[in-house]
Amino acid sequence: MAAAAATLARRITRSGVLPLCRRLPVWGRAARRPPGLPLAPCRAFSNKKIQVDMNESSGVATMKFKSPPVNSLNLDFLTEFCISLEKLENDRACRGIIITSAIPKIFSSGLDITEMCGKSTEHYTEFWRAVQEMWLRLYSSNMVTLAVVNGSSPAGGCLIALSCDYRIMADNPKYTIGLNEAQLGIVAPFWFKDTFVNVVGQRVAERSLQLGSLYPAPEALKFGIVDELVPEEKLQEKATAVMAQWLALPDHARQITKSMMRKAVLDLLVAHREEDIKNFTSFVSKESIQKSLRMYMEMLKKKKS
Ligand SMILES: CCCCCCCC/C=C\C/C=C/C(=O)SCCNC(=O)CCNC(=O)[C@H](O)C(C)(C)COP(=O)(O)OP(=O)(O)OC[C@H]1O[C@@H](n2cnc3c(N)ncnc32)[C@H](O)[C@@H]1OP(=O)(O)O
Repeated sequence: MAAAAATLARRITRSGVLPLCRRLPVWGRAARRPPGLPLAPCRAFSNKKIQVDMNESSGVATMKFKSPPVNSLNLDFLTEFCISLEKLENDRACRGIIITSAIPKIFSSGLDITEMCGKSTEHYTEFWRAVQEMWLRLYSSNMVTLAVVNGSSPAGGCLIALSCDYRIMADNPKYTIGLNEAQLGIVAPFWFKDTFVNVVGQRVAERSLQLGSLYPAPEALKFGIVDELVPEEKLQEKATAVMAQWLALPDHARQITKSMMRKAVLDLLVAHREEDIKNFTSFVSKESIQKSLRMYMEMLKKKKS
């Protein structure tokens, strides 16, 4: 596992572009399972920050974020996430993934702000490439991707949910979700924005992005950021039912449709990846942006006392 992580990290950081394997539609993966063979009911693999349980009889993997205190997306987390996605993408038995959190009340706090503060240009480059890689893999996945948002999910956490095919959120107004970058004095990159527009439409996206709005769960439902609210104790049951509904269709038809809907947005980042990294590194390297991020971190810490 450590060797695989090191290899992937090297590939992400050195070669520039990690080949997005199996991006094109896979024809009926489930149909390739040898008929009549008994299936092991469940397999699991776990890294430091993400636990994956694979149910082979349903072809559904559950990926649980378990990086305390708040599942923030640092370089190690993003690398593990990419490796887990790659493993599942290449596993013919896996047709769908449920992405959720093992940390109570938090889905993910978004990008780890400490990765964007006081670091070198090389570090920002490596970090941003990993953020891009995570999104490219998730947004272009052939699998059915279902976000079970069982806690707050600002910024990068919201991006993960938005990149899935369907979002179920716990029906708790204390949990918020949204792209709140503007509140930190930073700007959601164009591919965050495009992903958001594809889910909620231009008007809601424009207003929400300019205001950096974080929506309590009922409002998130109203604006279409999530598809359903479910009492927290019913999330698992609901996720299983939704996944079964999506998997009832032939894989190839769903995959080609998904690819058709998302291709333009994906292609844009692939074509402008290096430029996007340069924009990010020069943006976060500005003293004014560093100051905003430091103040935001201080505000988070003060909020506690
Ligand atoms: C011209 C165009 C150029 C384009 C350039 C593009 C630039 C764009 C760059 C980046 C896009 C950014 C995306 C992001 O995702 S930024 C991250 C945004 N996240 C947030 O705003 C969330 C902040 N956190 C919270 O609101 C809360 O922590 C919470 C609701 C998630 C959880 O609340 P609670 O349970 O009360 O926990 P605490 O607040 O006490 O937090 C615990 C602990 O964790 C630290 N922490 C929280 N979030 C983060 C984070 N995102 N990164 C790093 N650390 C975080 C918090 O400070 C506490 O630390 P402690 O005091 O040391 O315990």
